[in-house]
Amino acid sequence: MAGLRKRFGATPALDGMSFTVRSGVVTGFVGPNGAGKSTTLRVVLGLDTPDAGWALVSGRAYRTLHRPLCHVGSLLDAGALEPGRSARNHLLWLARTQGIATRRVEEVLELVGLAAAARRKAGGYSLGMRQRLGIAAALLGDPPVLLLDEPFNGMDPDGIIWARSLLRSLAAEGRVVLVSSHLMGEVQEMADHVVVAGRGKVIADAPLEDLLARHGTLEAAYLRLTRDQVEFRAGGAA
Ligand SMILES: Nc1ncnc2c1ncn2[C@@H]1O[C@H](COP(=O)(O)OP(=O)(O)OP(=O)(O)O)[C@@H](O)[C@H]1O
Repeated sequence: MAGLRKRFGATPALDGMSFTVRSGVVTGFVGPNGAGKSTTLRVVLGLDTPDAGWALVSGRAYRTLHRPLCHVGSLLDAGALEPGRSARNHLLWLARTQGIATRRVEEVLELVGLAAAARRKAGGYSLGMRQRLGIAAALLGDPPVLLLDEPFNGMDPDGIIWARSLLRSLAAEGRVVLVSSHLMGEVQEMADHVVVAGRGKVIADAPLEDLLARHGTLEAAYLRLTRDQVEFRAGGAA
């Protein structure tokens, strides 16, 4: 994506956001609240229209993709589910809209550890289970590109370790894997490359090892790089 700009009324959300995500590695996408991470993902997925700039997935605009779930899988909001529908029916419905075989639904349920709970209503799922279901939906079309917004939220430690290793193995298969998170320790464990956003643009785009060599930890790098970027701080003015 390059030169993305987007305002919501008087609020600038993106102010020239530009970066390219490489395949074969996990890229962490970090930045303070309101930095524009979710808006960037929404623009890439055609859910928000930018005021300027462009975003491509595998060289094409999302809206021109035929069977988009087979090109890019995404997890934006794990709560965005029909609560009365079972996990299995949710995935079957998604699969049907995209011409994906029913047996793939069973495969992804198995892959995310929800096979035993697949007939329960998704509305009764814990947040961690919903995240797993969101990851299952993202993987349904076996896409070469994965965009995940805070997938670790609500996951227990076992879930986080599982998700980390899943995302690393998906990247090792040659996929593009972009993961936004506020958990610096987790991103440090999982990512090979890190994009740091602040106030709607990129303030660092570097291999994890370069950030660690310079700052010691990703948390230290993050705090240093975003020092002037935080609009709101708990406890009032900084
Ligand atoms: N639909 C919307 N209407 C109005 N303002 C919005 C909308 N979506 C995003 N914004 C604003 O755009 C800015 C960027 O928000 P965005 O959610 O992209 O940031 P973020 O980096 O994902 O934040 P967080 O870490 O809190 O999830 C914020 O100021 C936010 O309030």
